[in-house]
This record gives sequence, C-alpha cells and structure tokens, in this order.
Amino acid sequence: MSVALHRLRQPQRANEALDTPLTAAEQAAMVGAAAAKLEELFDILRVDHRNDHNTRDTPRRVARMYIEELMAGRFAEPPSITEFDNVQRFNELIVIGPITLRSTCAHHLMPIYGEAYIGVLPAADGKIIGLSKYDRIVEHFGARLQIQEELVQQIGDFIWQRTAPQGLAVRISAVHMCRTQRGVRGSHQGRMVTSAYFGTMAEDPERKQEFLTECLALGKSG
Ligand SMILES: Nc1nc2c(ncn2[C@@H]2O[C@H](COP(=O)(O)OP(=O)(O)OP(=O)(O)O)[C@@H](O)[C@H]2O)c(=O)[nH]1
Repeated sequence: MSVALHRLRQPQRANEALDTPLTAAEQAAMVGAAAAKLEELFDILRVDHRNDHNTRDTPRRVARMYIEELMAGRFAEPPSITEFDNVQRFNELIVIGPITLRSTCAHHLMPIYGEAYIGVLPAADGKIIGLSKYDRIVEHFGARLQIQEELVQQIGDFIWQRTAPQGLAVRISAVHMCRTQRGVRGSHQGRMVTSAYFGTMAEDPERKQEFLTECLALGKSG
C-alpha cells in the first residue's frame, strides 16, 4: 500500500471529517483506489466498462465525484469565517435563507436536496459574520453522507462554536431521493423538516415562533 493511502485506512463515521484534510497526493491515491474498486463493482454487475463507450471512464468519474464533490466535506477544511465587529450592538434576530442544501443519504447514497434557514441572535458585544459564509457552511456539512437529524445539528454546532451568538436556530426542509426514487417511492413533494436550537433561541418560544414565521415568509418569496 502506498504511503499516501496508509493514513486513509483509518475508518471514521460517514459524516465526520478526517483528522486532517487530504493532501493532493492522498486525494489522487484515494481516487485511484476507489476507481479500481468501482471497476470491480461494474464487473460484478456485468457492465462492460472496458468496451462500452458510455461507461468507459465511469468508474473514475464516480470515484472523483464522491471524493471531490459529494463527500468533499470530510476531506477538506471547513470554510474560513470572516468576522466583523458588532459596532451598533445589533441584537435582533437575523434570518438567512433559503440556502440551497445538497447532500447525500448515508443509507442508500441517494441525493438529499432542499433548503436551509439560519437564525442568529447576535451577542451585543460579539461578532457578526459574513453573510455568504452561511451558504458555505451548509455546503461543507452537506458534502458528507448524512442523515438529516445529524446534519442540522452539525451545522448548528459549527456556527455556535465559531461565532458564540446569544441564540441560534437552524432549520432544514429537504426531499430524500431514497424515499422518492426507490423503496416506498414516496411523493416528490414529501419533505422532512428538522431544526436545532441553541442558547436563547432554545429557551424563548416567542423567538422560535419569530424564526419560524420568517422561514415560512422567506420560503414563499424565495
Ligand atoms: N430518520 C431518517 N431516516 C432517513 C434519512 N434518510 C433516509 N432515511 C430512511 O432510512 C431508512 C433506511 O433504512 P432501511 O429501512 O434499513 O432500508 P430499506 O430496507 O431499504 O428501507 P426502504 O427505504 O423502506 O425500502 C429508510 O426508511 C429511509 O427512508 C434521514 O435523514 N433521517
């Protein structure tokens, strides 16, 4: 086994990041090893990927897709956060959304798609973070094999720990294609909604209601 691959032999939970991000050499080694296994899978499924012009490069394409896109949030650094002083000591609820959510189901490796909403009650003496960072954070944690209950909590934990607001709420509404394209073949309109609340947002029912009202209004206008 190559040196680059050796470290990657330590398995971790599907929605946890590696201890340190992949180097370029480790990533290339991982793509090569995964592509070889996908070729094997195609052989088992009797897909002639060597001669079929449609599937000739598919094992490598799929390996790259998992490593560089669908699971990139396990292998790369989380987004860096730009912080600004809360000069005016703004302490009302800020709601951001809809933020496009793309993820992959840990059970059947099928797409999850939907929207995320984030509500922040900034600390008067704390920091405000750049608006686009919320999209980047959702994208980062979505790029792992997830279940929605853990995804919403991971996004919240990260924002809570990095920015220390007074209160925080995260809401995700999403369609799971493992439920629409296979198995029960449920409705494409059928969604799962999960929320995570932190600090004063967890304790104050009026703030929760305010957040929910803003989410519903943003969902209609977005
Ligand atoms: N709670 C939760 N369940 C999920 C999520 N994503 C997928 N599932 C469900 O997890 C279950 C997968 O487990 P199993 O019941 O072992 O899989 P299965 O036998 O293929 O089941 P079917 O999907 O009913 O055909 C399915 O019911 C999925 O719809 C999620 O984010 N959260």
